[in-house]
Amino acid sequence: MIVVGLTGGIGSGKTTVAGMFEDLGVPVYNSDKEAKNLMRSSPAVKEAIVRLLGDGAYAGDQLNRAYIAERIFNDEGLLAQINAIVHPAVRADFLDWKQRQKAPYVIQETALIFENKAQDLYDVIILVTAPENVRVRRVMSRDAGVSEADVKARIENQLGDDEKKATSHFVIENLDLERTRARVGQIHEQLLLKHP
Ligand SMILES: CC(C)(COP(=O)(O)OP(=O)(O)OC[C@H]1O[C@@H](n2cnc3c(N)ncnc32)[C@H](O)[C@@H]1O)[C@@H](O)C(=O)NCCC(=O)NCCS
Ligand SMILES: Nc1ncnc2c1ncn2[C@@H]1O[C@H](COP(=O)(O)OP(=O)(O)OP(=O)(O)O)[C@@H](O)[C@H]1O
Repeated sequence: MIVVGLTGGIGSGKTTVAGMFEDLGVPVYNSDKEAKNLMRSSPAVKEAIVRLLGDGAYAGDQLNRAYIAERIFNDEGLLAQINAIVHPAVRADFLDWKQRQKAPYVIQETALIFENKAQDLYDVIILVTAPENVRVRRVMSRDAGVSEADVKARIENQLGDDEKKATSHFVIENLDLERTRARVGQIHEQLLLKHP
């Protein structure tokens, strides 16, 4: 089965584009969402996070997202350590999920393919882009209480689009939603032709 990586910086529109592929019947694994599920439900992951960040990382059973974000996105060392806890767990969970899918291709939506040097894990990479100011505005209006500085702290921990474009098979510039949907349709056709 063909494995497609769908990536892009924060607020580029990965989840929006992933939803358009889902509308065409393509199975999609949302890494951000599943990472948070694992951080809540896997005892080994949870224990390692509490050891790294302290009890403040959880409020009862729930992740204290604002606390974790504030700590890790302003400290490269902590970020690398939480990545080393969460990313292998997500990878294993994705492979398990993939085995259960029946489709010509599946999509893993994830912000961090290039940052993790994980290009070789995918047959095809689709990059979603939008100008940085647009992305900051989108995230601030989507997530109440998130400041411009919060979004920029995450952008600082991600590579720029130029580097990512060089090794992506398809680029979707996500500005006008209907154009984006049309581009998704074209890419879907091409993927089915190449990998029926
Ligand atoms: C700090 C947390 C709890 C904040 O949760 P929140 O709901 O605000 O954000 P969410 O997880 O949906 O991520 C939104 C976006 O933030 C950026 N982001 C998230 N994690 C990272 C990271 N490790 N490095 C760089 N950018 C990141 C990405 O652009 C991502 O798409 C969460 O992002 C987290 O635990 N991150 C560390 C683990 C991780 O890498 N998860 C995601 C990838 S598998
Ligand atoms: N083309 C567009 N025009 C207007 N708004 C958009 C467009 N694409 C996405 N959005 C909106 O921008 C916000 C961010 O989009 P989305 O959540 O899909 O991005 P993302 O890349 O998955 O974000 P994150 O990295 O934070 O997970 C959402 O509220 C979404 O509805």
